[in-house]
This record gives sequence, structure tokens and C-alpha cells, in this order.
Amino acid sequence: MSLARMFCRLNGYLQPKSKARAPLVSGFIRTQNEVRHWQYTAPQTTSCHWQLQEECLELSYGGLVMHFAYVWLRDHCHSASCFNSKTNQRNLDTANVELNIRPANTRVDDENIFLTWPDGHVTRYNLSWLAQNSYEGQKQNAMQPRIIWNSDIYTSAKVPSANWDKFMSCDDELKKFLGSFLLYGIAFVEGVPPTVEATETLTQRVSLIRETMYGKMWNFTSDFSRGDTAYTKLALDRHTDTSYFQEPCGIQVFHCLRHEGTGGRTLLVDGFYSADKVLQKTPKNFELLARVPIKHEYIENVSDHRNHMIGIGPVLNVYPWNNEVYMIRYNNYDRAVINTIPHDIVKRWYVAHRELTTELRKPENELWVKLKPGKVLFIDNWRVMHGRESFTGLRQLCGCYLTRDDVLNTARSLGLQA
Ligand SMILES: C[N+](C)(C)CCCC[C@H](N)C(=O)O
Ligand SMILES: O=C(O)CCC(=O)C(=O)O
Ligand SMILES: [Fe+2]
Repeated sequence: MSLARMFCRLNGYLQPKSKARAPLVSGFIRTQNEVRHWQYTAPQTTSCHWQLQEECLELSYGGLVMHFAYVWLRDHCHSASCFNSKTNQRNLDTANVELNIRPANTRVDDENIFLTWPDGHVTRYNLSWLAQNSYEGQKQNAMQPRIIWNSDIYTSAKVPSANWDKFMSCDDELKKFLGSFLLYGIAFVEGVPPTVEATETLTQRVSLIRETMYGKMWNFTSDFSRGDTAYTKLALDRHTDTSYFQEPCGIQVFHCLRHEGTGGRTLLVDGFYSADKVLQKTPKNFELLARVPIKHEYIENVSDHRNHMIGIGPVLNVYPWNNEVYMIRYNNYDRAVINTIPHDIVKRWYVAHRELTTELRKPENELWVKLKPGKVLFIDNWRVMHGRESFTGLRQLCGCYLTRDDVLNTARSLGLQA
């Protein structure tokens, strides 16, 4: 199949199937149930048929017809000399594999297929392993299960908060917490002691903390101690943080330790939900937001703090192979001068940006919460936008950023798909 056709196929399956899908979940982002439906299940039968074709091995097993390129098969040999099963690393030098290699001999037993290569080396492939790792068995499983939400969807899901004691002592509580975090992009823990230390202890159960120029744990008020509007009492419109990093921080944690005054509620908006709306309504605007590179910038010059950060990338970051949005950079405060695209595209980009903003600002998409001492909020900063209402009085907010890979690692170690 040509590469162009492959992308066509992938994109085809991303097209919103407006009639077929459940109304409250996304078309291009599949729901947990749909994913379950697609997941590879263990074969009912062990019978296997194979055929050596010109370029590949055709294998039919467990209800799947699969194709494996010979060079792929040689590269994926897990014999002791080709693969170190202690480190799970490849020993074989792929560059030494003859690109047109073909097996000289083939045999099967109940669970395996054995290929003998021209130099006499024998590879054993477990049939279930092949099925699980085949393109045909894997392709529909590539997306992260997630439920995109507006305020109603999230509220009626009644996602329970985790409880501090259980969270710290019981892996199952952590697993439930991370499960809902992965699905919704936000999750809460309640009953946490209102201190920076407890907040740090809590987050370290989930991940390594990502240290930035704001420090490791931060604890701030409206004292303008840093050159950023976050350190004032002003309202902040919905945004993602650290859009000025080449890799924006994956997760943000907030714990309001104190507030003696009014206002200061936190606003949360699922960016993936709005991106999906743009994709459904005006695909060409989605395309512009996904292709036009935009700079974000953080220039700070106060007392000891001298920082100049630049991050460049589209507002909607999509995987090129399936067009799935995996990260949004949306911060109108920190967006830098646009000088890398010609004026006619600039105008079209503003139109697209306006459509996304209109979606993000629809009141039905806004989830408002008042953070209180004891209630810790985790936000997927690649997906869910946050903002705040202006406030009066003393308000102290602590928190940190987390490294995304470590959060996902913890989720996987507990048996979640991440
Ligand atoms: C969270 N903390 C107060 C430490 C930093 C705030 C960073 C604010 C910046 N404008 C941004 O959106 O990234
Ligand atoms: O004060 C708040 O609630 C949040 C401010 C903010 O956007 C941030 O610190 O990233
Ligand atoms: Fe922020």
C-alpha cells in the first residue's frame, strides 16, 4: 500500500461518524467502550495457516489475517543472540540485515512459527505475540482512550475525588485516580493537609516533579514577585501553561492553601472537546491550527529573575499518522509576534483561531470550581485549559509541574493503558 493511501485510510477512520457515535463523546477520539470493543482479544482457536509471499509472510491465526515483511521478521528476532531479554533491548544490528532477506525454511507447532534464515539462524515467533504486534491486530488500538467533555458531561459523570489517606496507602486508589485523569484530563484528591510538604508528598506518589524557572514546588500570592500576570489578583482567561517551552509541561498541580477574600474560582475547559468541534464544523480551520507554527514567549526581567523562553509549534499538535490531537498550546498572553507566515495565511489563521476561541468560550464548556485548602487538582496541561476569576484578599496557591512520561509510566505500572 502506498504511504499516501495508508494516510488516507487512517484519516478516513478519523472522520466524524456523526450518526453512529454516542452524542456525548467525541468522533475522532474514541471512547473507552469503543476502544474495548476494538481491542485485540486472545484467539479462540490455535489453528494457523501461513504462506510465504513475495515480500512478506502471510499468517492467518485467531481470526486475523496478518502480513509481516521478512526484514521486519528478521529485525524482531528475540533469540538470545539478537535480543537481550534482561534489558529488553535489541542486540541485533539492523543495518546488517539483508533488506531482501527471505526465510529458507518454515515450520509451525501449536504455539509458534519457526523461520530458518539463509545463514542457518533460526527464529521462533510465538503466534500470540505476532498477533498482538501485527499491524492488523494493533492499528485500531493506537489511540489513548479518553472522554472529551463539556461541563454537563463532566458533571454528570460524577467522577469521584480520591481520598488522601487511601491515595497514599493503596495502589488501587491511585490507579482509579490515574484512570480518571487519563480519561478526563483532570482529577482531584481531597482531604490533603494544606501544606506545601503534603502536596509534594502527594505528587511524588504519581511522578517526578518537573523543575522549571519557577522552582520545583511553588507557592505564590498576588505579590508580583515574578514578571507574570499569574502573580496578581487579575482574572486569567483560559490557557495552557508553559506554551513557551519546546515541550510544555505535561501536568500541572494546584493546591490553594489559603484564601481570605472573594472570587478566585478556577476555570477548566477541555481543549480537545473544542478542537473536535472545530474539526467537525470547519476542517480547514482545524488544519490551519494544526499546521501553522506559532511562537510563544516568556520574557521576564524582575529583580533576580531574567528569563527568555521561546517555544514554537502549532496550536493543535496532531500526530501526522492519524491526525489525532495530542497537545494544545493556547495562551493568548504569552503568544509571541507572528512573523513566519505570509499575510494571507495570517488572516486565515486568525479566523481559525477565532473559531477555536469561540468554542472554548462557550459557557456550556466551562467547568468552574473553587479550590479550597485540602483539595488538590491535577490538570493535563496538554489538553485542559485553566483560568481564574479575579479575586480580593490574600490567596495562596501552591503546586508544581510534573513530567508527563513519569505520570504515564506510573499509570502503566498499575496496568492502565497510557
Ligand atoms: C504556575 N506558576 C505560577 C508557577 C507559573 C505561572 C506561569 C504563567 C505563564 N504565563 C504561563 O502561562 O506559563
Ligand atoms: O491563580 C490561579 O488560580 C492560577 C493562575 C495560573 O494560571 C497559573 O498559575 O498557572
Ligand atoms: Fe496558568
